[in-house]
Amino acid sequence: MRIDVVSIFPEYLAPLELSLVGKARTAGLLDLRVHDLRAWTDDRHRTVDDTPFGGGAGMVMRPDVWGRALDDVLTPDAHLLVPSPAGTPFTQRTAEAWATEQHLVVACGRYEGIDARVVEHYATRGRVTEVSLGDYVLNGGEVAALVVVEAVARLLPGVVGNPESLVEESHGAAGLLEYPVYTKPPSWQGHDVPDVLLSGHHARIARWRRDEALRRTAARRPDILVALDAVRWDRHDLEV
Ligand SMILES: COC(=O)COc1cccc(COC(=O)c2cn[nH]c2)c1
Repeated sequence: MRIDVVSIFPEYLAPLELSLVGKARTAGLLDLRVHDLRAWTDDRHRTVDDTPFGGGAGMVMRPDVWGRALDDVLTPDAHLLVPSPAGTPFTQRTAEAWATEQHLVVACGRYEGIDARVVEHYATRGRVTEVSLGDYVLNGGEVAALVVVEAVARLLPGVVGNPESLVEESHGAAGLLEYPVYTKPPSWQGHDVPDVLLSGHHARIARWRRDEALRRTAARRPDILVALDAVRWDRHDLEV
């Protein structure tokens, strides 16, 4: 998979060189390229923004500069992603879908945003998604790009050491939150590890973990329970 990120702060994406994503790159599983949007400016001051039509505070990123950048970076099968507070929510399901793509291009907006005609134009030529990482406002798309790249890259076959560990994560296949995890020592600061986990009784352990996942999801994320087809289990599981 190839991922291009275009930003006026390319150094913001430096952490992607490290650890997991860095490993995926050296293993040849991920071709990550970060670009400075100002490389496509056409003036001495390397201007990327201008005042908004219709007035209002702040500045808008110019369509012509983004157009030259995206014409260079996009390929026919690329999926253009634009992190935006006004985007569609990014979930684990989104990450799974995007992990199967050949080419992702992330356009990092700043200021009040990118001229709307950029998304409009490239939507006529390929797939474009304005994607939201949550209901809050960041100063730019770079942090969102870090999240999207990490969430997608770790799903690429061969990137995560043990693919088993991907199955039982929060928001995993079952859609529930992950059960609590423990390691040595068996007692710490007066807190003991649940006995069942020391029992070696695998069926009971699996049952306890499922119940904990259900209990946590009901307590912290009832919205997920509602979304899941609740018929998959009876209410008894929750009362155990
Ligand atoms: C067409 O899209 C745009 O113009 C995007 O423009 C901007 C402007 C400012 C900040 C951002 C970064 O995204 C978020 O803040 C964000 C994403 N998820 N939750 C918050 C993007």
